[in-house]
Amino acid sequence: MVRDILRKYGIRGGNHDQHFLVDEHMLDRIVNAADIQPDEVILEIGAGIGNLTERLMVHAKKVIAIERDPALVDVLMNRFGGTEKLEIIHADVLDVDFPKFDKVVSNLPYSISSEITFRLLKHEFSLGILMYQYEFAERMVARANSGDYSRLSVNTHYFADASIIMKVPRGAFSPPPEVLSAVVKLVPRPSTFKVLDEKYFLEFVTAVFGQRRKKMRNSIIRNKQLLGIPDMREFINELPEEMLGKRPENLEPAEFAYLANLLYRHKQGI
Ligand SMILES: C[S@@+](CC[C@H](N)C(=O)[O-])C[C@H]1O[C@@H](n2cnc3c(N)ncnc32)[C@H](O)[C@@H]1O
Repeated sequence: MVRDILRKYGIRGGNHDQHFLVDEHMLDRIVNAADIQPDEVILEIGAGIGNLTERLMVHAKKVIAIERDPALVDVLMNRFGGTEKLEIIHADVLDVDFPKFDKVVSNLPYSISSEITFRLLKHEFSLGILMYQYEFAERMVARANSGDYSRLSVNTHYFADASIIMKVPRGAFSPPPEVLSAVVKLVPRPSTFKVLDEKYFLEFVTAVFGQRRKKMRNSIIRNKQLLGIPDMREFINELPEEMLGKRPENLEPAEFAYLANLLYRHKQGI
């Protein structure tokens, strides 16, 4: 029982995003959703006391577990030290380059979900099964014309198919977090629309969502320096009026790409 492990090692959690998943059924469902094959390397970010880790190790060739808290690293070493199937990286995940892995399965530290997710999306892997705060998960999978649609939604849609596969109640954790949680299935794939320059496209999306209440026309003009187009006031009229009249939350990901490509071509003189 996961609660017994917490008790044995005197781990209380509560601080530093430490909410341990004690619902064994949920843990099993997460591992099943990952459909781990015997030749696969799994990355786990924030391994905690190893409740998920031990289940991942049953199926995988190897698990690479990143954990920042030295007390929890000691628990992991004590429980699994010497097991060749597990590599423990004692570090802040934001300070390490991700190793090569096939799938990422994690109950993430919620306060850094955003940084981790943007980094993961640029990494090569075949599947992610990731626990997030429910509101964050909703923003990841949101479609245009909804209040949850954001820079995160467009980025996620650009890199991957994302869906919420489980809603997780507070009581599934010890100690219970203040928020509901959700497990997201992330399947990276090539973009479904053409982007001439990925960095420019992502910067464009970030810039215009920085002013999500403004119409695209105003937002683009305001960001002319960042977009590298000082003569924007003349050029803007060459962009499609129906897109300029919308707010970022009403633009489809492919429409962001269309605009970014036109702006990029002009900037590069191509
Ligand atoms: C929500 S708990 C999940 C623990 C365990 N995997 C589970 O499912 O119960 C998040 C874990 O991430 C760790 N953590 C928090 N911030 C971290 C960081 N910046 N880098 C690495 N680990 C971190 C915490 O110490 C904690 O063990």
